[in-house]
Amino acid sequence: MPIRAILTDIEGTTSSISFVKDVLFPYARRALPAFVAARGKEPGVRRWLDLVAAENGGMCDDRMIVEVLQGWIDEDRKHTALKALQGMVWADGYRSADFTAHIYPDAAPALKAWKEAGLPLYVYSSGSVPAQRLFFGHSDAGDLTPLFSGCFDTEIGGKREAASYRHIAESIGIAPSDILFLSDVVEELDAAREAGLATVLVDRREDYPQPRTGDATHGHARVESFVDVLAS
Ligand SMILES: CSCCC(=O)C(=O)COP(=O)(O)O
Ligand SMILES: [Mg+2]
Repeated sequence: MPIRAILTDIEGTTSSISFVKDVLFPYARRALPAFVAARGKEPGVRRWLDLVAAENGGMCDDRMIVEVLQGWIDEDRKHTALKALQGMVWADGYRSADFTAHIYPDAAPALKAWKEAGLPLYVYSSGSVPAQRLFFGHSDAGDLTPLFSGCFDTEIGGKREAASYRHIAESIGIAPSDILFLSDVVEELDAAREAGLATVLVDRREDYPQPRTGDATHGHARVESFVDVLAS
């Protein structure tokens, strides 16, 4: 396949689901009330709080909005407003070195090798673009942000919608068929394939102890490590 660019998911693909669920989400859950109390009037914060309120019958009490957001964290809702707010909350955690972002040991060397081989790299994650930059800027493998030529989040569209991948390809300026999308979620890969992208299911044993084989792969090439991605 004539791959000219790689687009990668984060959670479950470059990085472990447990880091997101056991470190990032609890941090955001704990820090949200103080964050909203301190910064809830800033336009860049208020915009998202108002969107949450409007989608929940127009509630006007910030404490109730925080409860809705905490409920969404517990449900792992990939809502754009939640993701934008989470990104702002995590900034403090990364800056005060409360944690660094997990990267699978095979991921950073592979990303570097692909980039050195002339393949531009892009990210498409439910995490907001600022959250993605923080994540790769404070990773276990150091600052990986220079590796990426661009980042996309759900402001471009949902990850299970083919149109999102068409828009990403247009924005990158590379034909969909020349872009390889890596993800741990088969429904995301289905949408990318519908848009014409090449796809690889990253089926990491640490995140998915039961290997997804046969029909469970939906016909996508499958790897357990980034080492095998371009050979798949
Ligand atoms: C990069 S922000 C932390 C991850 C996150 O909040 C998330 O929802 C990741 O979802 P993904 O689309 O990367 O599986
Ligand atoms: Mg994922």
